[in-house]
Amino acid sequence: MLERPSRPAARLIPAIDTADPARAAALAAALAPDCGALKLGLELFCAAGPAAVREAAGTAPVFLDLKLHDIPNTVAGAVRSLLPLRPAMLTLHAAGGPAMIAAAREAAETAGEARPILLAVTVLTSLDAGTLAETGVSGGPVQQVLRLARLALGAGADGLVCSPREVAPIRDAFGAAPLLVVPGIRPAGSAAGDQARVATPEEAVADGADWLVIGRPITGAADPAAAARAIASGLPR
Ligand SMILES: O=c1ccn([C@@H]2O[C@H](COP(=O)(O)O)[C@@H](O)[C@H]2O)c(=O)[nH]1
Repeated sequence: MLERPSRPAARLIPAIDTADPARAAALAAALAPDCGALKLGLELFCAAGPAAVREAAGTAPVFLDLKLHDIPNTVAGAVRSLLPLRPAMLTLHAAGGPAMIAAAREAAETAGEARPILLAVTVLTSLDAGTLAETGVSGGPVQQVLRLARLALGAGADGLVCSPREVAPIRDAFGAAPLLVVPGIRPAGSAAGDQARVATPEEAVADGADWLVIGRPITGAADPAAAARAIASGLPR
């Protein structure tokens, strides 16, 4: 299994969000030396499928962020289908419930020591309290993240995907054990875009984040590798 990062650059997980496999391969080659893993998500997977994952997997560990969310039997089958790609990390929605997460864990275990880290997505970082309330969830993001975190960790998830705003409350509630992978990261001065719950890389790490998922602030830069190095250079050793 991928180990917790022990140096600043290893904390970075650039999000390679593109439908173009050639661009994905170029970004992967440029960013691999300056990151802990590469995140490939729905945009690339829907456009280019497993072949694009295999290509990136040759350069760095792959975080396959497909956010699985279905009945337990279907999610378990999807996990088994993804194992030959040897992802280092896989996501599934905590809201799928404990049986779904337990089924995913059981399926992942069939890969033995090489199994992927299973990360439960709590509340998407694009949702603020108002939007969450519109979906029927009152009480705000922190309360809902903690509720889903308890459920997911109890059912067998290795870690969580949460916004930087919930890292400190999660560490207070669950301690050092859960792996925390944190999108919604914005270096000072960069645009939030569609992200609602954001903080800087330095704030997220100070609060206890393990890995930082950063997409557009890196991939939208004129020199993505230089942007990644600049972010890493601001992180504590
Ligand atoms: O709650 C979540 C879960 C996943 N993501 C993913 O992270 C990146 C963020 O990209 P930016 O360009 O830095 O906003 C993206 O791939 C999302 O799918 C997330 O943002 N929030």
